[in-house]
Amino acid sequence: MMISEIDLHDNFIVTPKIIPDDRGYFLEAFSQREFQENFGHKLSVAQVNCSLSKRGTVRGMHAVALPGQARYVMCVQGAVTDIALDIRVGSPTFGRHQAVTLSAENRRALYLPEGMAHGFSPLTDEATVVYLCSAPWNPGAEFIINAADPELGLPWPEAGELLLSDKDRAAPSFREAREQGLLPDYAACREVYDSLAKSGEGAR
Ligand SMILES: Cc1cn([C@H]2C[C@H](O)[C@@H](COP(=O)(O)OP(=O)(O)O[C@H]3O[C@@H](C)C(=O)[C@@H](O)[C@H]3O)O2)c(=O)[nH]c1=O
Repeated sequence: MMISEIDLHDNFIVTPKIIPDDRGYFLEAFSQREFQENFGHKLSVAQVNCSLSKRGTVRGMHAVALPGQARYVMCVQGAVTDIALDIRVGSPTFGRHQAVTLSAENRRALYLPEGMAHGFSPLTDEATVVYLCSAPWNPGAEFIINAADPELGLPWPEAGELLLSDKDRAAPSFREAREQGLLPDYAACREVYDSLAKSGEGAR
């Protein structure tokens, strides 16, 4: 398993070791031991989510108010463009996004700590995404940044009309979300990371 930071602070790509044999192959999709060795703390898993999306769908950009929710995202069928957006005000990479391809072939995972916004869209006719979450679903704490915000210019795979949920379509732009005071402060995120690290759980 290889863990490397992407261009966004505190966000990582995890590349598992694939062990082939005559039957197919084996891999450790998540290893608490390796996670802890690399991050110095555990990922506390409160929920494992799974969604299937048709081509043209965009789910995102979803965030959870602090103490937030860290996510460890994998694609187990097909392939997706998965995007992390740094909405932590004061972060060295504030306002930047990074798109990564997660697929049933490359088997990579993307780790996003608390405070990030997240979304994805299939590169194949259908894609199934499975993700570990550090906190249970709390609809009252969710907020959304519009995935089609032209100022963000997120690189979704399909041109034209995106297949969005009603709440994603109605979501404010990044600028409006900031004006509405929705975005978390980086210093507050770091406090969450530090306290979780001290307790041995959660994000770095
Ligand atoms: C997120 C979530 C939704 N639901 C329900 C609410 C609704 O009826 C149905 C679909 O919910 P949504 O439209 O919010 O699902 P979706 O748009 O797939 O939401 C997800 O998007 C990705 C990008 C994320 O990062 C996740 O954190 C989550 O926000 O499932 C749960 O029961 N538990 C959950 O944890």
